[in-house]
Amino acid sequence: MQRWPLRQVAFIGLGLIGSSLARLLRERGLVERITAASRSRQTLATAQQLGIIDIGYANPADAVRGADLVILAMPVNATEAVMAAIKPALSQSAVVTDVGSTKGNVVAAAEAVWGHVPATFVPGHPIAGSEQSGVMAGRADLFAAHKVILTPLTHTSADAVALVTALWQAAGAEVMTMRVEQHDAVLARTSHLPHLLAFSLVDTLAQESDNLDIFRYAAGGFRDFTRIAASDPRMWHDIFLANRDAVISALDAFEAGTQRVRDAITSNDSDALLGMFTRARAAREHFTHMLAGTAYAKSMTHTKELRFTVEPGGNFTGRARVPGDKSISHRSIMLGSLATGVTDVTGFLEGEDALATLQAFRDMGVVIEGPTAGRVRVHGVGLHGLKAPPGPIYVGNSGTTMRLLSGLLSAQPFNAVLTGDASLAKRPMERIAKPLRMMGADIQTTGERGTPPVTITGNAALKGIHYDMPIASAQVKSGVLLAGLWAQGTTSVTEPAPTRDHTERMLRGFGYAVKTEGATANVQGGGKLTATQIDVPADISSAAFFLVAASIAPDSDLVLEHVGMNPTRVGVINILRAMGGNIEVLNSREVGGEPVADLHVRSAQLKGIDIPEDQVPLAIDEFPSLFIAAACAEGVTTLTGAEELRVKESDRIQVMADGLLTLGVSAVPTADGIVITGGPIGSGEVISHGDHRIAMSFAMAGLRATGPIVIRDCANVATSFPDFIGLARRCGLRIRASEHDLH
Ligand SMILES: O=C(O)C1=C[C@@H](OP(=O)(O)O)[C@@H](O)[C@H](O)C1
Ligand SMILES: C=C(OP(=O)(O)O)C(=O)O
Repeated sequence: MQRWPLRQVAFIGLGLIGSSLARLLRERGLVERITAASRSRQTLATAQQLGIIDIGYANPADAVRGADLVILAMPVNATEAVMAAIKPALSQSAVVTDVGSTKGNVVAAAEAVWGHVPATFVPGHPIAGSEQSGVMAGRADLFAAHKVILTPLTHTSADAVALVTALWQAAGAEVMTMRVEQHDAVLARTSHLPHLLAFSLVDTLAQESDNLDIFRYAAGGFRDFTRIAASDPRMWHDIFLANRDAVISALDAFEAGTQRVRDAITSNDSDALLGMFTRARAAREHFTHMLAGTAYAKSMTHTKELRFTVEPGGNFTGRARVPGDKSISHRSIMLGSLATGVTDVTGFLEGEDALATLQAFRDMGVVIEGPTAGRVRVHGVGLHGLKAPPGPIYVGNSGTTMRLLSGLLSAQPFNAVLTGDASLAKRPMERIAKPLRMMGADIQTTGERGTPPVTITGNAALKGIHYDMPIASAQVKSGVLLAGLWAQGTTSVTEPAPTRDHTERMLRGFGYAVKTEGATANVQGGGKLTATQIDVPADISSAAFFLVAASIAPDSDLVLEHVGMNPTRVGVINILRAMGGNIEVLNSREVGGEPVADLHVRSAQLKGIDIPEDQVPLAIDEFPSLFIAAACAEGVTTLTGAEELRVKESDRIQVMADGLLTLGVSAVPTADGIVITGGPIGSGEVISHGDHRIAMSFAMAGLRATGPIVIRDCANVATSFPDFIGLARRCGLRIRASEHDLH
């Protein structure tokens, strides 16, 4: 095994990549002696003058003599000749690596020279080019935070791979390994094709007769798109020839794509055109999240943890409108997509959960414009117009998306797989799979606990059923009713206690009959949805944090505007009032089938109560914040009948009890609830376990704490409440966010 510093490293070629790596080795003291070979005497002289190398040679064999590590950094098409030249001079133990943009041809060159690929040869490719080239352009930090792909073969020496990996890691790069063919196919699409297009576009325009005008008036788009056409022509010429097959196949796929655009323009197919563009715009971000396996949250990167710090005290005043209702936003995209015609949505929640639903329908071919300042335009495809998604549908952190889509997808003619982030991967999905199977769906959950991924095989002919729900869940009710739109006959669901009825209300808004008799709702299959307008009210579940804040903080006086007041959602108001909260309901009105009002909240001395069990489903998402109210109340608050809280984004009973205990509040978890005794709130560090509602609840506790509260793992607040920090600060909460490295 080689030890650092290495005795001698030899570079063949001192262009941008070679000279950058040589600079880094030198600056970091990772090597005692650097030798190099280049076809250009001038390059060698410059490198020596700059102190990048100790000695330069015209002949590669001279440079590699005595080297522990040889780095081939010349144009790819010279690989075979250089390998043949250095072969007799290489020491037995020397490790050889290269930096070529294609790997198949480099491996083939090694085979041609040695008769086999030597175990000491580690093919590599740093993805850190630039349109600049030459020894002067090199920079020691060129590779920092870039990726380097190594493509070792099965017999490549593990020690050699470890040495080359350590080298690139020392340069600050992230090292990954791939098979040779996979590398070439991926790079053909992500790097070679864009370069080819840039060169070709500039060349084509340059040949037109009015080319001077084109270049004179060419603005940002042209400049951005063609920046890489300033890259080294010889190098790219070599790359295209070296990776010919993969480049041609990428070009074929691209030509088919431009043909689709051409056809759409020729035939004035506005939906098709808009579809391609909106999908493309959303795709880049979507894939980034999928790759990271994170929630949809923008701020959630793989390497950073978002933390809130709340300084104690303050009051909560002013007027605020919290973001749009999450449940209604999800459903506006779903039903808008299944309708005939164009549905305009305003007040849409631009939170990550609702965006996951939006992306899912884009994946199924629906053209959706926006969201722009809460406006979304859905070009419905009708009940039979969805297309098979190109791959698994990734729904991030959103349980609602997964359960409602399970129902909807069970009735489609195509197969689908639903996946989500680490939190969703633990949540129960059999509760929706079971009734769907009774309808004839072919749906599978994963593992003993019946969790995601959910796999659905299409083409099932569903039949209507009656389902007596064992748990009060609006998601299960909605999933079954949605499947019922395609089922033969009547599908009816009876709930053990009233749950939110947004699906029923919105289906009616789209002209689809839903009958409700007592606790049972039913639909007939085979109807039609007609596009409509949807005004999404502010989310009472987000307003809950502010209702609690203004109740517990002294001298508070707050108005929350345009809050959704659906009777199946107002448990938080009922419970706070029962605790002595001072909440006035103003300007009650109805907007698009949903009741809405402004809420005026003032500080109050709360008292502990036994929370009535019939309020549990009506306040199911608001308990974390109600527990903070209970901590500030006089006496004991007892919750029972709420075991569902244990299977939300986190186990909300346990996680809240742990956090309250950390802050010195007596909180005793029970199987189906919690017992909280009001008392002073101390300071400390609590963990939200990636659960948005836990993070926002503990933030509000700061208003009554005796010292700062630090809340860990808060990025998922963006799933339901974008700009929570901004709005809470404007009302008086002394909160700030910071990013920290994950350990
Ligand atoms: O239907 C909905 O939009 C929701 C239903 C509830 O879940 P359950 O159906 O699991 O109770 C709720 O917790 C969730 O935030 C949203
Ligand atoms: C439970 C929640 O959402 P979901 O089930 O959609 O993840 C929530 O927002 O509190």
